[in-house]
Amino acid sequence: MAPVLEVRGLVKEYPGVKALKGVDFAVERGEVHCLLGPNGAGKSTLIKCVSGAVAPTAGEILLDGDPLPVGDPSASLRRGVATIYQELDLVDELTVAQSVFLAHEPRRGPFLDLERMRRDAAALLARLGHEAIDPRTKVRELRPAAQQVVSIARALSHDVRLLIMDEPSAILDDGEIETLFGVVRRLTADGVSVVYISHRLDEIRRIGDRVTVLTDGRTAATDLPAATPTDELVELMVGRAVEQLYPERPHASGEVVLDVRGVRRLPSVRAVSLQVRAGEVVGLGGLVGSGRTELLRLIYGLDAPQAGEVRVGGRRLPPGRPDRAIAAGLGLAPEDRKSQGLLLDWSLTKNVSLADLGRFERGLLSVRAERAAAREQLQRLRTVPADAERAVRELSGGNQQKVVLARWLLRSCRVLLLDEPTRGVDVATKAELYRVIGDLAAAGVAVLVVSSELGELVGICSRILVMREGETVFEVDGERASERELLRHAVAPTETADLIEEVT
Ligand SMILES: Nc1ncnc2c1ncn2[C@@H]1O[C@H](COP(=O)(O)OP(=O)(O)OP(=O)(O)O)[C@@H](O)[C@H]1O
Repeated sequence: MAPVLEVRGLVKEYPGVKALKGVDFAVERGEVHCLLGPNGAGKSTLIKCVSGAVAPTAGEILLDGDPLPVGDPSASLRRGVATIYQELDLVDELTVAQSVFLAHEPRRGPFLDLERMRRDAAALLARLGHEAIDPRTKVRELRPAAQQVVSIARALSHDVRLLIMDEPSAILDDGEIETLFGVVRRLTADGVSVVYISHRLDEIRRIGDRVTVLTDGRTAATDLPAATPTDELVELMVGRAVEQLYPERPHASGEVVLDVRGVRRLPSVRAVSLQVRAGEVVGLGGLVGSGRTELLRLIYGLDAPQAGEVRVGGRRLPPGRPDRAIAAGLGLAPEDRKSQGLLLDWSLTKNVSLADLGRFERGLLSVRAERAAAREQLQRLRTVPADAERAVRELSGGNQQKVVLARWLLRSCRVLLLDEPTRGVDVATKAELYRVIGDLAAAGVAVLVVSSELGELVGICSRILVMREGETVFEVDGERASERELLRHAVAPTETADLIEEVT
């Protein structure tokens, strides 16, 4: 039997960049085929070619043995290829039913058949095991994980044969990932094939059947079993072994630099007090929606607290004043980097030096100094393009994130707030980033890091706090922490213990 999808010799050139240099791979019916590769390897470009979002320069894409029209998204969708991107393209104000049938609403005569739309949406959600999602709810009222289920239901409304998921777990916490895997298993049991992109190797082992590794626009290996040892996959990806993922754990030595006292802003943050010492890396674990990002925003002054105060070096920061927070030595690398962090049409170097323009404006050889310093940081994080004057828009997602991080690492902060710093970042870069965080701590910076990857918190933190429903509910020394215990505190006591069983 022909594979569902077959890609042969696929090439994609952008002006000045060969994103794909000849990719081959095939996906069988009902399998979860994982695509792995370092940042900038060409994974997104490959799936954009298959979904019709971009037209390849050369090569063939066959679906069930027949060529797929290129650069024609509606033709790909008609043939049963649907894509779930990491940034879900749902409209907040529409209901679930409207979202599922957007642009192909069932009609009775000239009128929308609302009743059928709701019924069919409910049936699709039930097929995914999510009958609890009400088709009449507005999308904005749903948690990201439920929104993702709605996106998948929308794909199914098109009679999908091949579902492509681009880093679907990046916006989810550990519990929600289990939900996603449940949906994927149901789909494959129905004969749907799934192409699954992720940088999280543990996930690939749990959900994948086979793996294709891309590096530098080419297939480095294909049809590997998902059980291939991590070391082997990493070596295929980065061309060398990453010997030590986590550096030596930093130990706090200095005085308290960041002092958060009874900070509240309802409904997300109820009452949080915490301290971070110079040289310490403190982790903030918890489920998506537990208030971690909102807490960082309060500390940084993006929002003003209703009660409580934030002190840096003993001095109280005026609430709601990020300019004063920056002046006091705070830096924040936000979670949603696309909208909060980057000027997409500016060059890499300009984006990196953005946080510290004052420093360069004062100097004489400003442009040269700016470029040299920015380039050094970018190289440290293995940001691929050699040409640091390229516009950030042209970078892969992971490389864009590194630009934001490089910006904050360049600036001499006293307190660095990092929100999901390794999301979408490949494993070799993760190791590098952990080392940079460790070096900063060793130099006396106080680091507060939010991450949904509990394993990474256990790996790099001096101390870990767990937040649940707007409060810190648990604290543990990094050396004694375990993922299982952190997760147990992160989920509400009423939630099932089964979840923890499954996840750990
Ligand atoms: N619109 C574009 N214009 C120019 N170059 C581009 C464009 N889109 C992607 N590229 C380049 O193509 C290459 C592959 O990028 P792609 O986004 O496919 O990588 P990826 O494997 O998905 O990376 P990541 O893991 O970071 O998401 C990169 O060098 C990137 O800079």
